Amino acid sequence: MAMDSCKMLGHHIPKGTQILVNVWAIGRDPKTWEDPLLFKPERFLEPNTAVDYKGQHFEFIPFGSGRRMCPAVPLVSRVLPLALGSLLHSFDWVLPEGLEPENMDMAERMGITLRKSVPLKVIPIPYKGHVGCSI
Ligand code: HEM
Repeated sequence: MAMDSCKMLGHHIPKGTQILVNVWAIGRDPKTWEDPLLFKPERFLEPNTAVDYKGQHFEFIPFGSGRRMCPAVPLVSRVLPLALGSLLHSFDWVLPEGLEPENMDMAERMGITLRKSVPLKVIPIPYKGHVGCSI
């Protein structure tokens, strides 16, 4: 017998329906995350509560999950910390004249991926080391 719908979390999903998982909402669910809207990267370092990003912990799935999840996780998990670390190590990052962090426009634009409405502009200043440091 051909199936023309399936039941998921109490909802009937007709065959052929395109489903998008709202990863944004999952990652900001206050039932899972303390201060979900605060930028607190250290939350991922807490040993007993650390969630994994490789598709097994469904409260945090930046790369998706299952058979169609991002195949570049091994690449990204190596290259991204290296690239970000190099940028932070080599430059001081400042905001354009007169702009304070609390006045930045953080409005978001709708889409399949979330983007800032107003692009972030920052100025890299080559880092010359501490005064008196020869490294
Ligand atoms: C931080 C960087 C990245 C993030 C957060 C990311 C995230 C994702 C997500 C959420 C998906 C959809 C998974 C799903 O449908 O469940 C995906 C798919 C995919 N990603 Fe990435 N990705 C990243 C970088 C990359 C890179 C660098 C490559 C290639 C070199 C790549 C190649 C792909 C491909 C080919 C798919 C489609 C897989 C499929 O449909 O079977 N991704 N990625």
